[in-house]
Amino acid sequence: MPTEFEERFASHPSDYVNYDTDRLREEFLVPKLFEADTVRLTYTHVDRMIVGGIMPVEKTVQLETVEALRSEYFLERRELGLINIGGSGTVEVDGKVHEIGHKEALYVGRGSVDVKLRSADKSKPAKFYLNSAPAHCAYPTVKVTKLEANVMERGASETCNQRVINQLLVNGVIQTCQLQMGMTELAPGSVWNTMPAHTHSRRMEAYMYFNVPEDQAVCHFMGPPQHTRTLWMHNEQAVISPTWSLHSGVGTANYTFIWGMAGENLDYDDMDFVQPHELR
Ligand SMILES: O=C[C@H](O)[C@@H](O)CC(=O)C(=O)O
Ligand SMILES: [Zn+2]
Repeated sequence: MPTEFEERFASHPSDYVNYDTDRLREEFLVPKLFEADTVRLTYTHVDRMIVGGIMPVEKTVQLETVEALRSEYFLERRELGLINIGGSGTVEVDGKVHEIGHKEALYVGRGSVDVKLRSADKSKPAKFYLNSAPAHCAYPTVKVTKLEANVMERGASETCNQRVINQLLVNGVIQTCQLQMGMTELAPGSVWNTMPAHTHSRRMEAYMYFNVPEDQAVCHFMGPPQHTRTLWMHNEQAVISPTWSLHSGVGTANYTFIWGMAGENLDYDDMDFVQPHELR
């Protein structure tokens, strides 16, 4: 099965301020996640998270290990979170089949050897967005839907940031080693995510924007709160947020995004907020 693999190194905030647009995009943007019958992986040295996409169309796609991991199988020392943003599909983990519908998630525990992904209907393929992090122990593989999720309403239409934060694969919902993932849906007319913005130097984060209407875009903000930079992002692209960076975005239309974190703690509320008037 073809696996497209790319490695990214970590960067220092004092260097980052000198990056031009192209360099910023090379270091932090993951421009393409989904390609038919292919596993696409980007390994960042920021907390060693792997960000990727798997879109099975004609074939059953197997998640295989890559040379860089020097492991017998992908999840030998890792845990995995998957959220399906496409049509219905299945994920078979060591012989057990999990049906994963649109906007449903699966946590796959460390030590799972055989992971196979399929689409139910190739004319409406499943699109599994994935985050994976090193894991110190094995927790059970579990499916999580919005019914089991921790659902939080945040923001208001007056500040253009009314949204629903679905905590899917997070502490309190399931057991994980360091990975946490969820999905935030913006209400029609609301365009700002994660505003007021925050940092959490205990954890890195990756955002993946989807349901961005055709010809629209999301302007993603990153950097230390007093030294921000922007990356214009399109549908189904991801961005790596180092531990020193805030992560927030504004769309030219409403959209949905998946956030995923790895690092020092599992405390979602451990954030250092920055108010809009404090940003530079
Ligand atoms: O650390 C937490 C993450 O940045 C997101 O969950 C924030 C988010 O979805 C939002 O406010 O819209
Ligand atoms: Zn965050």
